[in-house]
Amino acid sequence: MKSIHRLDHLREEIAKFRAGHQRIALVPTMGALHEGHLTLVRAARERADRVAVSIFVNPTQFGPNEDLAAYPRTLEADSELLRQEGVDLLWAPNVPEMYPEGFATSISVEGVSADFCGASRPGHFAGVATVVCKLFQQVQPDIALFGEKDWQQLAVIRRMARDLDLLLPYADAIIGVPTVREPDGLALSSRNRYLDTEHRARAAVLPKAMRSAIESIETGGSIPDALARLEATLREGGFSKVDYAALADAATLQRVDTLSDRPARLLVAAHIAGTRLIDNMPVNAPS
Ligand SMILES: Nc1ncnc2c1ncn2[C@@H]1O[C@H](COP(=O)(O)OP(=O)(O)OP(=O)(O)O)[C@@H](O)[C@H]1O
Ligand SMILES: CC(C)(CO)[C@@H](O)C(=O)[O-]
Ligand code: BAL
Repeated sequence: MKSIHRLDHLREEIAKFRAGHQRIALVPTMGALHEGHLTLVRAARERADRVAVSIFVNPTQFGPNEDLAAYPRTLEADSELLRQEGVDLLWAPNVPEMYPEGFATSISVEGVSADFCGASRPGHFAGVATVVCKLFQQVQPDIALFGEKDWQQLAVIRRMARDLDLLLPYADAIIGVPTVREPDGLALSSRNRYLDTEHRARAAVLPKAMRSAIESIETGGSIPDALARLEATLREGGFSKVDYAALADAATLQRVDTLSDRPARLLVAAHIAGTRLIDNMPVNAPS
């Protein structure tokens, strides 16, 4: 595996892949890799000749009071994991390489970014869209893989790719990979490592309460009642703040208060012991 930290070196490697007519997959990450990331890598390997993984803790997607400084940085261990997975190229730029002096561009994806994490983390999706667009320009992949754990992020990236004609045909090129979970149901996330043993155990109430809300909604129960119970269960289970617990159209991310034949998603973001966790699951209309 080649570990690359400079854009001119990246260009040389990508040119070699292109000269061999090799299909390139990109898996963008912020590092602190876990089995969720490795699942994306394996899905990439099945679909491409060359797999590139980027590791970049992108400062522009963190708010001023968020965890940019504390975010785990474990490049050596990450490189070893990627080497074992047979990754071809690790792109790990530093901040000045990504954001040279005078950097002044931002991509704003309207609509799909507005609510949920867009509302509770102002500026977050502009930071994500801008850095992902740059990563696409730099690596020039044929396909890119993202986790469904970050459902709204996936929708934002799909919208951006379609609007800016990135990675054509965008509908097949942006691949969403189902969320990988711990045995107790908690979605794997780099931020889970902030939790001590007690709060880590308590955090499993999140997927459990979501499943129970979904069961109630899918069997015809009231949606507002199910969402209110979900929030109350999270608070009783040790979550201090719920940014949102809502039902939305899975593609447009518009809130819905009734189910239709369009796919719907239950989306939650909530804080436990100072750590913000997100999760989402599909919801089917009652049959
Ligand atoms: N449990 C998971 N299952 C599937 N994909 C995942 C999972 N966790 C993260 N990913 C995906 O991995 C990619 C990189 O995510 P990132 O590096 O931010 O990791 P993370 O674990 O989501 O960290 P964070 O705690 O910052 O949310 C994203 O596309 C993300 O959706
Ligand atoms: C897509 C991404 C790598 C952009 O920084 C990040 O938001 C993430 O890890 O999900
Ligand atoms: N996985 C999304 C990156 C973030 O929370 O900033």
